Amino acid sequence: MADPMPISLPPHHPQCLGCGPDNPAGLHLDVHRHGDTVVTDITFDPRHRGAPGLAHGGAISAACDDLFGFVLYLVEEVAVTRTLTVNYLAPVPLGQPHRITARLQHRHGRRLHLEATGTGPDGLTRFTAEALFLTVDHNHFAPHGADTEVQAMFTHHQPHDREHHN
Ligand SMILES: CCCCCCCCCCCCCC(=O)SCCNC(=O)CCNC(=O)[C@H](O)C(C)(C)COP(=O)(O)OP(=O)(O)OC[C@H]1O[C@@H](n2cnc3c(N)ncnc32)[C@H](O)[C@@H]1OP(=O)(O)O
Repeated sequence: MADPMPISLPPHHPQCLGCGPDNPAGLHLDVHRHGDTVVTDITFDPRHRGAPGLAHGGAISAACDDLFGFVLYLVEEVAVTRTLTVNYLAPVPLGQPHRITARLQHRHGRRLHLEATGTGPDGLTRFTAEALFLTVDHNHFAPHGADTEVQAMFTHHQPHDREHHN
């Protein structure tokens, strides 16, 4: 079957570290939905340097964490990272595009189990990641941000009004 047409997904908000276009220190991820996966192509540059010539593990981790945040558009619920594990399988050179693909592996009540793979232009998988996100409601964010920002966030995500079952 032909690949589904990619659909562009909006950033979480303009200043988001992972995807916000207005964050000067951000990764500026551009994310598309491909069927039940979300995909971004990222080229780490000298701002993301760890060892000379190589991407910092924290930058790779941040990219995976933020990409997992785009799976929430598919789940249509708001959730936050509880655990994140990155498996660094091979060094990631700066200046080479890497494709990260993420998906929901399975769900159990509030628990969203997510997985991601990062592959280089040579086809080598250099990192994988697994995360547990827990769904939250607006009370999670309300004390920490401007009311309008929180409202906009929920309008965009249109979380289902649902009970949390474990
Ligand atoms: C921002 C703009 C867009 C907005 C969209 C969204 C963000 C997108 C942005 C994306 C950016 C990237 C993303 C980011 O950067 S998100 C930012 C980084 N993450 C955070 O700041 C989260 C901080 N943590 C918390 O606030 C709380 O701990 C949360 C809310 C997560 C849970 O506290 P809460 O008190 O609510 O829950 P609970 O502790 O009772 O646990 C609930 C259930 O879960 C089970 N459990 C717990 N741990 C584990 C485990 N390890 N394995 C298996 N199960 C586990 C636990 O036993 C329990 O089960 P049960 O006993 O009920 O059966």
